[in-house]
Amino acid sequence: MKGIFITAEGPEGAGKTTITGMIAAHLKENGYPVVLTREPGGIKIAEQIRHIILNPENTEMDARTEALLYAASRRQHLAEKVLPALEQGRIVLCDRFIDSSLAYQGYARGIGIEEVYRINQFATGGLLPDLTLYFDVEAETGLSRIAKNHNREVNRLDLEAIDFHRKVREGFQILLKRFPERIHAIDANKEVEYIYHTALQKVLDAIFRHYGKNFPG
Ligand SMILES: Nc1ncnc2c1ncn2[C@@H]1O[C@H](COP(=O)(O)OP(=O)(O)OP(=O)(O)O)[C@@H](O)[C@H]1O
Ligand SMILES: Cc1cn([C@H]2C[C@H](O)[C@@H](COP(=O)(O)O)O2)c(=O)[nH]c1=O
Repeated sequence: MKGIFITAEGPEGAGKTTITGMIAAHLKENGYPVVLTREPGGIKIAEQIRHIILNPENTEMDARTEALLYAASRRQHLAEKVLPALEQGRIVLCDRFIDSSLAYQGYARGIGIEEVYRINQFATGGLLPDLTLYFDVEAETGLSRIAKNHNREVNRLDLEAIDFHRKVREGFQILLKRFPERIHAIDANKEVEYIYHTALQKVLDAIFRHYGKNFPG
């Protein structure tokens, strides 16, 4: 039985890392074989690419170079970590994936969602998540949350103008309409506990549907 691939998406500060961490902890405590990972990163080469993309000094980076670097880090992360875990039947929970490229590079940077989708098909071999949780929050709210978090390093994309971050959210909302079966929106303005329970329920439903009698818990 192949595993299930679940991704978390949304603008900066939407709460993806907080909520995926809580869900992964719950699943682990209950004996589920879960792998929590992130993009860009999750393995050595992809973390190295992350450092290049997000280094605030790399202000001259071209938009297509940025899109290609995200796609390259995605390929390596899939090949080394995600695909083997899915082959072993695990639950892979990934903080960001292809929809971030479509919203940030495709829509907000203006390359075009279809163009970025095409280069990502080369990187992923056509793999899409079984379920995507989209944490929806206004750009201003998300940015003010991360500004209060002094442990977080400020990256090159955080430093973009507010209009860029508003476009990122618009991009995600376009994707929500394009992939209504796969992407499930959650109101991320609410309290952490509410968001966690809503997201966890959706994840558990997807796990039950996916594994059926071969349920891994
Ligand atoms: N629902 C919430 N209400 C208020 N604060 C929140 C909520 N969710 C997360 N936070 C806080 O907002 C900050 C950003 O959260 P988190 O790192 O989980 O977001 P993120 O979506 O992963 O952000 P990014 O993608 O920019 O790294 C953290 O300080 C976190 O404690
Ligand atoms: C995968 C992916 C990410 N991004 C952007 C989104 C964020 O600004 C950073 C990642 O930082 P985080 O704290 O880990 O969320 O990268 C992107 O523009 N395109 C992508 O494909």
